[in-house]
Amino acid sequence: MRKALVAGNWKMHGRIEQNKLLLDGLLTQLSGLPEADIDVVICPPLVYLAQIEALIKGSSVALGSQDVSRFSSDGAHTGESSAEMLADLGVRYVIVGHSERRSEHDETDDQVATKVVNALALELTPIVCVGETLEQREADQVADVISRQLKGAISSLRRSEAERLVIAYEPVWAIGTGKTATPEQAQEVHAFIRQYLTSVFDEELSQGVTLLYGGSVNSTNAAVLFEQVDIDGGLIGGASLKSDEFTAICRAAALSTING
Ligand SMILES: O=C[C@H](O)COP(=O)(O)O
Repeated sequence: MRKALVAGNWKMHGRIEQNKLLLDGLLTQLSGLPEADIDVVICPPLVYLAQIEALIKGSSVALGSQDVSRFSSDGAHTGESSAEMLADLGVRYVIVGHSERRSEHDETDDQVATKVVNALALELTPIVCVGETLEQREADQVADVISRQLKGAISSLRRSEAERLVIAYEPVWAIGTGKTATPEQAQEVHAFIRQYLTSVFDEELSQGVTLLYGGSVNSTNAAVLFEQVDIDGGLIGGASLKSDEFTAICRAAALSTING
């Protein structure tokens, strides 16, 4: 059975005091969730990783980074943080290829692929993001875009590496807009991603990879999204900044795991 996962991507939000209040509330609320086999990950801005690592110590919440350098060796790379540095700090998950990195930093599929390899080499779990823009959806290019992004990012991995991936489908038009994909739209793309994994690797691998949906997930729509057969959890932006919202989303993931 696949493990459910809910990851909170704080993006460029947070301050030391505010982070502490958010985490205090979150850890208290999460401890009241039904027992279920789900992973909860918090991805704060890089500068707060050490603070959050200290706050979550001893809890079941894992630490994630919003990015990783494409450079793997120490050197003259101003502003970069390597997978080895992230692992050194206690990071276990790394978001790779988020659409905001692709659009604001011109990140290419090749760079995404290198980051995935760097993360895997340090035993970090890459959360590889894919998703189409509204124009691409309206031009009926969803399958082309998703397969191109997946091909670029993961098709050259060995099977033993690919089975350690998490893939997040985030339609760009649904990110931070309040416009969630319908459960049917999201499920259709998730099923497509599984088919793609089957075609490159095999059915067993494809059925084992955790797939997340991201894009305006909140406490109201989470349950119906997570009920979809190929959606195993969420990559949560705005709603991860409120402990009650994020806990409700984690609850929805836990219940969907318990109810099968
Ligand atoms: O990484 C998270 C996603 O970009 C979703 O963000 P959002 O929940 O604010 O729409």
